[in-house]
Amino acid sequence: RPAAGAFTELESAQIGRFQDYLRIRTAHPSPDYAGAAAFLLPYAASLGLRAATLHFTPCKSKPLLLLTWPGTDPSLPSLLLNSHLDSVPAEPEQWLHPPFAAHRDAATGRVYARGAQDDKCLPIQYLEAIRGLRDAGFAPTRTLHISLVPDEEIGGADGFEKFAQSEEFRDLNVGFMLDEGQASLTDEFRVFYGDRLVWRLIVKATGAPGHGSKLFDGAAVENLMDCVETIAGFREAQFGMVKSGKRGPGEVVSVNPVYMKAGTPSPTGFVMNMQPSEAEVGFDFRLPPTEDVEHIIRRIKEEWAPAHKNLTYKLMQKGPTRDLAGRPMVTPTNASNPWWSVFEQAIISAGGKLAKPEILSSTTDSRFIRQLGIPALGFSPMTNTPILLHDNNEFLEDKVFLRGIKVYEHIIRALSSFKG
Ligand code: MET
Ligand SMILES: [Zn+2]
Ligand SMILES: [Zn+2]
Repeated sequence: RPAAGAFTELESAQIGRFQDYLRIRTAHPSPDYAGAAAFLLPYAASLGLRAATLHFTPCKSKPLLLLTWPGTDPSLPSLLLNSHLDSVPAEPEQWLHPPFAAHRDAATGRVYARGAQDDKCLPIQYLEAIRGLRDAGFAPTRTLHISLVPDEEIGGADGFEKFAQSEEFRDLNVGFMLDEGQASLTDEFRVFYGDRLVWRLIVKATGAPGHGSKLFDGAAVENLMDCVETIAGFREAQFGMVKSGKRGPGEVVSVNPVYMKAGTPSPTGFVMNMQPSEAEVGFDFRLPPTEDVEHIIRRIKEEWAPAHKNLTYKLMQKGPTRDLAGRPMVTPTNASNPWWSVFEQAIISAGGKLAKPEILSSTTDSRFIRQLGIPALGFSPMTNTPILLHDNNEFLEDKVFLRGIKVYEHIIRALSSFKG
């Protein structure tokens, strides 16, 4: 690989801006949205973009930044490029380099930081692509908007969900949106036409308490273990279809335990000689957008958490399940969606190859757009890159990041010139 000196002055500056943005601590539980806005707004202004800051909370602590490059024909539906401002937390002691230092490893070119892939590469790539197009004298036909939104990682209730329902959003007349995707292990770019639904399932068990030494039936933890075992069997069958290659990771239901709670705390840990009367387990629960949700709910009620085993459950559906017309929230990737072929052509013109479109195994703000019947694709231009979102040592290689800028130049050029 070329030494750092092999980058042009512009490329070095672009990598520098990526690092600067990564150093802003936008991780939950207290994301520095003000810091992100103070970085992004002057940056956008320096490129001649119009900027507005919207608030959907009374305390105005969760800004939504809207940047605009006006098109020569503002009567055409606009193009929206989205990115969330927030990140998930990191456990610094588990990382090779501090997660908010954005350290660039000179030997590999990897920039290590929380958010390097998810998704703080995107706004820098969008803005640098605009710089390239602007410097080449390009003028968009359609208006191009960039939205930089808060709270995606916690469900988007005060972010994209409210934005999508706002008058400000309606006034943008969005025809098509691009949002985050996931890295690709090969040299094919991945593209996502739907997200899995994101639910949370909490199961509580009650049971007879008793001495830790006593063998008896119907203890709370035993009842909960029954539930966990049933769900584990279901999970294994779903996972099996992914392992055998029969289904993609977005085409199965995942139900993964994320916490368990039982027992009585003591100064040295837990009281060990008492069997508790209550126990609880929480699951991250994702479903393909086409899933028969009524069937799954019945299954939870009758098989996973039946009342006769002293189990109760709480199911929280984060965001819509179907679009406004009652259909699964998926964007067509065929001739019925003219944006699709323009996007596909743009990737080819950028010298890229596109993998077969997939359902994203995680969940993004795209669902709030698809709910309105507006087409949206998930796309993050990261090829030959391990998938490290929400993981330790999240990184993006400098060259991969820079190539992404070029890819967006092609995409923006094609989509904003599309007259159809
Ligand atoms: C809770 S909404 C989704 C948040 C995040 N993007 C995820 O997939 O986990
Ligand atoms: Zn994300
Ligand atoms: Zn994420």
